Amino acid sequence: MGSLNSIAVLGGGAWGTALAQTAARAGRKVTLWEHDAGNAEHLIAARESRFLPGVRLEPSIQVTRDLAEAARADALLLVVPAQVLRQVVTSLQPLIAPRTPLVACAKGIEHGTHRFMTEIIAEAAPAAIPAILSGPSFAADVARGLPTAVTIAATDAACAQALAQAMNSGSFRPYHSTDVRGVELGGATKNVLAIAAGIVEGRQLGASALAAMTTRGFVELVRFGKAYGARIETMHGLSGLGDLTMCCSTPQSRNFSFGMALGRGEGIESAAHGKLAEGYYTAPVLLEMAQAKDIDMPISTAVAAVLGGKLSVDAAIEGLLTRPLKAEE
Ligand SMILES: NC(=O)C1=CN([C@@H]2O[C@H](COP(=O)(O)OP(=O)(O)OC[C@H]3O[C@@H](n4cnc5c(N)ncnc54)[C@H](OP(=O)(O)O)[C@@H]3O)[C@@H](O)[C@H]2O)C=CC1
Ligand SMILES: O=C(CO)COP(=O)(O)O
Repeated sequence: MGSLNSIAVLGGGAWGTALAQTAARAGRKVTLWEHDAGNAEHLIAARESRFLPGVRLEPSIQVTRDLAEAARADALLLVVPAQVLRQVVTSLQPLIAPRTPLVACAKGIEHGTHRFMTEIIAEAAPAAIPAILSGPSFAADVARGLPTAVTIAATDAACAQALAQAMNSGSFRPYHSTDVRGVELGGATKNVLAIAAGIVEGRQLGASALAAMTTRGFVELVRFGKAYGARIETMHGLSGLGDLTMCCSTPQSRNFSFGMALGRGEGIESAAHGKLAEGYYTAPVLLEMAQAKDIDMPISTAVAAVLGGKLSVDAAIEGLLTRPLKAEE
């Protein structure tokens, strides 16, 4: 695959804006597509996303609401919530050239179908090359140009390398991989586990409990990953362990912060404070997929039960602590 000179970013939210900044700093010609008229207007007039206040768009970034214009780029980053990815790719599909890399940047699994992000791309845009970008990377940090490393995976190794090259700037370092499933599965799972870690923090259960939750959470991520085809080294890498430890340790993570609010006793309806906490949407799907393959995931199961209103936070904690003792594995 040749060099990817132009990049379109679909979604002018926090992460889309940060990735547009990154691509522009990496020297690419960048188009930022935003579907919402109000946010697009704000991006054009104030050169700022309402999801990332205080971050001024790089002057070279072109903002558009015309999907056909964005579709002309050499590669497209899809930075919308996981549950609307199919809708966006379906609209995009007739507009792109064959073998255009479409890079999912959302972290989730589709409700109902149990599809991972690149599976949605493969189904909705069969002529495209599906890829995934994931890893420990807060939009606010990346937008400010703070050092960050992520993984970009595509089954086509040359495509993964070309994408990594295209997005590489002084402070943004993408590794490349062909383990698409491992990379997308880590990001989706860690969001659910970060909610559990946030609950521990919000309930003031202490640093020991937080370390236990994060470590046993990682065991669940690995069990899930092994059952669904991820490579072990990927789960130990940036998109697995890296993102999990980051999001289980700071309220900068919206999932952790959502869990913290639940741990403090806030209601499920208001605990996200209007922000996107993907783990809320992933938890029930993760549980269904774990049950389908008989994978033991007690923390994720407890999170899904709390979010589904089936278990109180205290009952969930007690349930986890009183499970029969077992060998560590
Ligand atoms: N923020 C972060 O630090 C990181 C986020 N991610 C992942 O990136 C994904 C997006 O997150 P983030 O950017 O933070 O979320 P935001 O809530 O900040 O932005 C979401 C964007 O998607 C747009 N959108 C919503 N629905 C649609 C739709 N139907 N069609 C087109 N666009 C739509 C929103 O527009 P509007 O609401 O105006 O309609 C908004 O521009 C998530 O899966 C998240 O897990 C990954 C790594 C880091
Ligand atoms: O995925 C992220 C960082 O890697 C962002 O995490 P939150 O969505 O929890 O804020």
